[in-house]
Amino acid sequence: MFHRRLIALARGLLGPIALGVLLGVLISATYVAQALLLVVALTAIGAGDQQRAVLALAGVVAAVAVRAGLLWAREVAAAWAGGQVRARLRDRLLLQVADLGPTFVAQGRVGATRATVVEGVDALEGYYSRYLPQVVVTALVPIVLVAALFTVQPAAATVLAVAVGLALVVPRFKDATLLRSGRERWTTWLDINADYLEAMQGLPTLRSAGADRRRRDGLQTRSTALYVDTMRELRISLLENGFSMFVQQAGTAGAVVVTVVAVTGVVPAAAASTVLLVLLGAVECFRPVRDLTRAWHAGYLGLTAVDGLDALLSARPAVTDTGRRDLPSGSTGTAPPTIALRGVEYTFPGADSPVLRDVTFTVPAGSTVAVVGRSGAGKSTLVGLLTREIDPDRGEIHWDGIALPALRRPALRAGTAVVGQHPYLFAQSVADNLRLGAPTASDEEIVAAARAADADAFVRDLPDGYDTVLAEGGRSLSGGQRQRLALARALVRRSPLLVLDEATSAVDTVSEQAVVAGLRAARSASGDRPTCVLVVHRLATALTAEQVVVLDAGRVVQTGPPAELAAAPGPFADLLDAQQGEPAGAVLR
Ligand SMILES: Nc1ncnc2c1ncn2[C@@H]1O[C@H](COP(=O)(O)OP(=O)(O)OP(=O)(O)O)[C@@H](O)[C@H]1O
Repeated sequence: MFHRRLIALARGLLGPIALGVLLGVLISATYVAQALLLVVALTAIGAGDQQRAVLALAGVVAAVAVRAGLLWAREVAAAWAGGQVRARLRDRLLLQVADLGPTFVAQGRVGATRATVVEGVDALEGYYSRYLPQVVVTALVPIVLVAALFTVQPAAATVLAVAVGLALVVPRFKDATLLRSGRERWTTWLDINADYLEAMQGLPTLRSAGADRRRRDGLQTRSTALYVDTMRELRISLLENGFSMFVQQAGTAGAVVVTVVAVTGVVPAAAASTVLLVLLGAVECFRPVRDLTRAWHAGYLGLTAVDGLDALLSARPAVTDTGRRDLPSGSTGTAPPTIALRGVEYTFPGADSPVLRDVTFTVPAGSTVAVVGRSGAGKSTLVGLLTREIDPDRGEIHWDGIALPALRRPALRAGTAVVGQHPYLFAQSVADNLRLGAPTASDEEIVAAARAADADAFVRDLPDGYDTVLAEGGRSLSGGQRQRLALARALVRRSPLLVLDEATSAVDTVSEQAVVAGLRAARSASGDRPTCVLVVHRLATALTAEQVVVLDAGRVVQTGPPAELAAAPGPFADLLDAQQGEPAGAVLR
């Protein structure tokens, strides 16, 4: 029951595993010492040597006492080792998920990733804290005992060796089948997990579509099928356990019988102590085998969970951080950059054609450029490229003349504040949410940012103002309020580059004007106006930018000052005409 990924991960966990082995061996040693001392005591009683018998029995008591301490220590050590395993693996997985980024998370199923990180790691804990140490103990102790018994009673030792071998090896024939179906079952279980989470998140939609009962019945059917399948596997595993137990009993009886036959004619006292020694030795030989049978399930669970962990750990991020340079500094901090795109082309993995082609435009330092275009034109993809969630297949994007891949990714992230259409707010106070990217921001800075994002007034109307704890995801707020808080959160960071992707789509037009005014007044940490890229649907917002870039089917079809573009026939004017009926269109003309 080994897997290359589990062995590779074990390298970082050698300490906890070695401690488990050490304690397991010491516990076995106390059992063996107890058995030997019992033989000595009983032989002494038979010979009428009371003093020797008392001493040996005192030794038995001591062995029991020491073992009690060791068993306690093993439980504590297993719990500690389990904690270490969980903490280290989860750290590693969470770092990996963070490295893979939102593109990876969006491609997979959130519920399955969650189950891998939580239950998958729990399953692995038993593998390292109980199963692996017990495998080593079982490989050591019976060999040593059989070898020792061989010097006393070779025939009995041979019977024991065969029985231990059978008890360990025969059940393994079914292991491969059990593991294969166990791993398939784990994958099904991950799917069901993802379906449950999706059903919970989409409950309002399921209800409104009248599909909630159907979805529930589907989940119930799949869960029941999984349960029935698990029970069938359990029966096979119990049969194996039964066989192992039978071999152990038969082995013990066989060893005793051959010993009795072998000592026929020997002085009765010596014969009795030999039989006793073999009997107790056999019990101790099989004890680690029994313990391994008990720990087997922990190991089995770990192995069934390994595929999900392996897939997560083997996944490669869409971009790798090869950058070595920091952002260029201004006089008092990172200055707003000039962002230049040159011949950028991007095709999504598996797609037939590029979603962006030959995209070239410049956003001068401290200016605002609005990117507009019909739905599906490639605007959000452009945001992914600017923030380096993905890299272009052709062309380059420069930050003050430095290609983005040459910049350290943490530096790029620190210098870029991004707000999307569906921002996430955490179940913390409003103030804590606003401080997310700038933990040291003062109360005044928080309030100023909220004012700039037209959020201050509604925040003050909340029950505890800025101390109001929000519902998970910010669900206690309206969509527009969530967006305004997300904007405020971005402004608090005072980043030199601000990228807003439909960040005010749910905000009403009056509030949007206030937000736009707030954005104009925003300052980066260097005291300058930040460079700003706005992806907007509502063209009234585009009018406030210094420059507009019109995207159509992944190509830049027009660029220039919005007033000029609006006045002449062309793609921007066409988009305006299309929005004529909407309030924003009315504001424009
Ligand atoms: N992860 C993805 N994998 C494959 N294709 C994708 C992916 N994301 C987006 N696309 C495709 O790329 C094209 C551009 O999508 P994008 O989200 O950039 O458009 P957009 O201009 O932002 O649209 P909207 O205004 O509706 O948000 C669309 O045709 C979309 O189907």
